[in-house]
Amino acid sequence: MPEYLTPPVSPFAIAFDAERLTLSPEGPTLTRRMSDLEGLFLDQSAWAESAAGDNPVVYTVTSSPVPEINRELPQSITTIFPGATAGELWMTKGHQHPDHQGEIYLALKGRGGLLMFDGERVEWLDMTPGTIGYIPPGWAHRSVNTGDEPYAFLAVYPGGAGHDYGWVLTHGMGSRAYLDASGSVDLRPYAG
Ligand SMILES: O=P(O)(O)OC[C@H]1O[C@](O)(CO)[C@@H](O)[C@@H]1O
Ligand SMILES: [Fe+2]
Repeated sequence: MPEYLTPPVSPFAIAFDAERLTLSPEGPTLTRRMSDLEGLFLDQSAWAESAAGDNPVVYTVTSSPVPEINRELPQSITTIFPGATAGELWMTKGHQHPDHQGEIYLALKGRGGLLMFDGERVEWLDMTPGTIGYIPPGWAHRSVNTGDEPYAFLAVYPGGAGHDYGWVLTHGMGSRAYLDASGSVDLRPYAG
């Protein structure tokens, strides 16, 4: 498995293929299955049934080899597969940066949304190829696939900001994403 570069990192070029969704050289890759998303979907029994059943891959994250440490600026490509659990669209776990720092996402393929929550306010950005979504410091963020093909985006994020997944379990994300009868995104109050 590819690893992160050892700091101090020297200048280098990364070949970014927005069609094949690859970064070269490549760092670590992770795969999140349904069982990794415990406590996140509203319908816990539908989640449990899926996780105990075929336990599908919900999303993958491919990273560049830039290490996740302070002052470095790693990149990753996240691909969320299309699907819904009891109607709730497949999504990333979502996280807050313990060290409040900003982040940018560039949509590459498919159709998605960027849900952000600062503990009080909720924001939703529609993400289609070419959209840059800006995540300001202090806003927890989650990505959602709103289409019927994989939704992929490039992230560039501060390596020392960290990932606090517990924040989302405690505070929620403000809204949950569904589709209405016409196929439009239907954001519902978080409730649970
Ligand atoms: O970390 P989550 O919430 O699973 O989201 C998917 C990916 O998005 C990133 O935050 C990139 O922004 C990765 O660090 C992360 O693994
Ligand atoms: Fe982040």
